Amino acid sequence: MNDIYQGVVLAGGESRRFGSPKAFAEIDGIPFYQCSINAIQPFCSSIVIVTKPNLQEKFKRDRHNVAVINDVKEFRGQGPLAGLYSAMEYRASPWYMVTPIDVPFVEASIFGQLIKFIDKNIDGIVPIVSGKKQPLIAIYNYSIKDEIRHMLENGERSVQQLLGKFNIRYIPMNIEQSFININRKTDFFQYIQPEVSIFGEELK
Ligand SMILES: Nc1nc2c(ncn2[C@@H]2O[C@H](COP(=O)(O)OP(=O)(O)OP(=O)(O)O)[C@@H](O)[C@H]2O)c(=O)[nH]1
Repeated sequence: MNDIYQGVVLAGGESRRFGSPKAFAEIDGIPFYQCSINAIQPFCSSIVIVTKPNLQEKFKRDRHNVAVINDVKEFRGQGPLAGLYSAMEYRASPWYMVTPIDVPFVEASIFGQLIKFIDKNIDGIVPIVSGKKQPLIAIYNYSIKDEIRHMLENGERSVQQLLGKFNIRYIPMNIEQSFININRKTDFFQYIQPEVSIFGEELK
């Protein structure tokens, strides 16, 4: 565990495509948000779940080092960048270890790989999986905070756009399974409960 990493669990999304708050969907009885916490817990002495007011009370507060906050008022609900910015406002730290709540197969080993590339000359470390950047499972330096604010003030929410402005180290990884993203109920039934049909009936 290291004090240079602030853990950030992005949990303030709308889950429109899923139809109910994704953070509380479960895999083997474990809520998705807990899978995210588990992946960063080995590295972070402080973790913050950044969510929205109607969900805040629903996260279990059974660990002293996990806080639950809302997005800062001025950028509330303005996407993952608003969540990251709010975590940076919550606590200043050299690095932010970020994960969303809809990647239930995410593993600590991903972050174990990423931290090997920490360097004072870079602003972020982002995995590339099957040619696709994964900017929400990544590590960012505090140096990007002012630019996030500037972007949000101008109504710009694109994480990809943010990456283009900084010195980001991209790390190819070939563990697709760990990055599976659950956006829809059909994803849930495909990856989490393949034995259940999309009509919710057990397949014998
Ligand atoms: N704190 C915070 N997190 C967010 C916000 N928007 C999205 N997230 C998180 O960012 C991650 C990716 O979110 P998406 O899947 O793109 O969006 P979503 O709103 O959760 O889902 P859809 O409504 O179906 O697009 C998830 O962990 C979300 O909870 C926000 O405004 N604030």
